[in-house]
Amino acid sequence: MSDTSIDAVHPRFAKNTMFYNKGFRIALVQMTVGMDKSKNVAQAVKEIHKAKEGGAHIVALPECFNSPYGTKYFNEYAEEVPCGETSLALSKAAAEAQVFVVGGTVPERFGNKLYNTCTVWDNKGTLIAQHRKVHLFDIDIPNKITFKESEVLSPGDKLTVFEFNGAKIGLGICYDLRFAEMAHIMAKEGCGLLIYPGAFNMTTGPKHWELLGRGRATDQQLWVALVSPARDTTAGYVAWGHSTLVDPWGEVVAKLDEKPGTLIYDIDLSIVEEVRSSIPIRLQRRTDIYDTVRKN
Ligand SMILES: NC(=O)CC(=O)C(=O)O
Repeated sequence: MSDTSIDAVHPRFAKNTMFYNKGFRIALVQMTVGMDKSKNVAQAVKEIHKAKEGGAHIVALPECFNSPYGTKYFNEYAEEVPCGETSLALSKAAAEAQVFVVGGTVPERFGNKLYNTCTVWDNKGTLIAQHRKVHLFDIDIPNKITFKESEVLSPGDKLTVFEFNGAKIGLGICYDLRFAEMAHIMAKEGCGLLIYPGAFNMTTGPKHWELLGRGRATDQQLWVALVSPARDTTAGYVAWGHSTLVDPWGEVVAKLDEKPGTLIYDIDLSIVEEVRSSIPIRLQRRTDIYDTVRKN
């Protein structure tokens, strides 16, 4: 894998920016999450180092990887960013392994509020982005699943894009995946990849997880990575699993089943331009009759 000027591949990026010509290697870690926070964090750190051995440049963890997923747990497991136990461990792991870490999500305490928060660490261990779940998971499907994150969590109030070697990457968390406008704005701001740590369940997972991932990838013509915890049928909330990577054509290029594992794949950002120039919907939008704008 060699570095080259990004101009050769992606004219929209700034001059002299270096990035990986053939792309970069991403690892989606589908780990089991239990009741013991320190064990969960230690497991995540181990997986980050293993992914590095597998050649990964970016390692992404799942939603709620240090805590069981459930409103009754969030207060107990919450910690401050960036000085809590989990933040410190991710920062150290990113620096030691020299990889970028998209730190799934953790329950974050900020003042008297709790958020469902994704942190991003660069390969020196510096916090470079922090996304708080914007759309809280409040649903009621009779006789199937009722969940109300808003009982204990506050929603984030901004969209989050970070840079990796000149490439822009957008973040969303689980339920955020259902909101096409959010993905559209991140695409408009230059993202070639959207990463969604998420934990769909046994009702919505089989119906919508892959469909939504493919939908976002197809309508925004970019890469989409979905990272789930492994399925634990003894947990109060049973995650669907099936961490998935979708290319800008909308095709699933790699997918796990429900068991613990890590998906490793070389992302080629030049496919974004290939698809966008072949099917130029971005230039054909009728902004004279509709539009989608960022407000924050
Ligand atoms: N858990 C979530 O935030 C979202 C989810 O499970 C769904 O949208 O379905």
